[in-house]
Amino acid sequence: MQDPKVLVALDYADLRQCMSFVDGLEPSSCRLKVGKEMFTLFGPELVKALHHKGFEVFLDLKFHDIPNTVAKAVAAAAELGVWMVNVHASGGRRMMEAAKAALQPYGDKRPKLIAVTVLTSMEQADLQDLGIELSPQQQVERLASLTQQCGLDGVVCSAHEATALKSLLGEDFLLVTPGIRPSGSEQGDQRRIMTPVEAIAAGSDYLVIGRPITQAASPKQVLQQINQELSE
Ligand SMILES: O=C(O)c1cc(=O)[nH]c(=O)n1[C@@H]1O[C@H](COP(=O)(O)O)[C@@H](O)[C@H]1O
Repeated sequence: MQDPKVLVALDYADLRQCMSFVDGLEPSSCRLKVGKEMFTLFGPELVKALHHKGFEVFLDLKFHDIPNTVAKAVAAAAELGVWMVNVHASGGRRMMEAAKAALQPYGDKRPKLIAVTVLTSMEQADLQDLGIELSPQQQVERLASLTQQCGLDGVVCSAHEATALKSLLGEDFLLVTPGIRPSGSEQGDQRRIMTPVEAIAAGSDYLVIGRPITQAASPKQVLQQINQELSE
């Protein structure tokens, strides 16, 4: 596969379990996402080990801090050689512009830089708690437009917002969508969910999928099935 669509979320507390899971996968069938739990437990060495096995890595640390700190963190991710890194769009314009500028020196080798809009675990009531009176869709559109103005490559959003975002922001603006649930799998804590095929049809460029693959009795088979469905 040239450009695998599935980004497998490696949310494991146990390194050996994680590595035996990874050893069952082909780098051509997916990319791997390292998030806060695993990076806090195992750090950059984990990312290097995954690179060593031939996988491209999405470093999902959702940076959200003052511009200088985020710029340094994003540059550190570039030094590590990751394929994609993210920040929170709600960190604002100056923070995102600083992150983008920090990647300039890396030229073609720079990671893709994307911003989280509204987390897929959140719904209208959660936004209201934060004093935001917009619907999730409106808030996503607002943050995604800001992200594009700051020159980033795309956003993390729910597949439910993908069609509207593609028409608002254009085909080239990347949409990375978690909250993906193959039919029959458990929703868990996710709120705004879609199946892989529906998500790609709606305009998602990459699908973040964790538990439906990592907790499956046969993860490789689930991944193959998803890739098969996407290629039909
Ligand atoms: O940035 C993310 O990847 C992310 C953003 C978001 O809005 N929602 C979301 O679920 N994620 C991540 O996507 C993964 C989803 O995992 P599952 O719910 O197990 O498929 C987790 O690692 C989350 O941290």
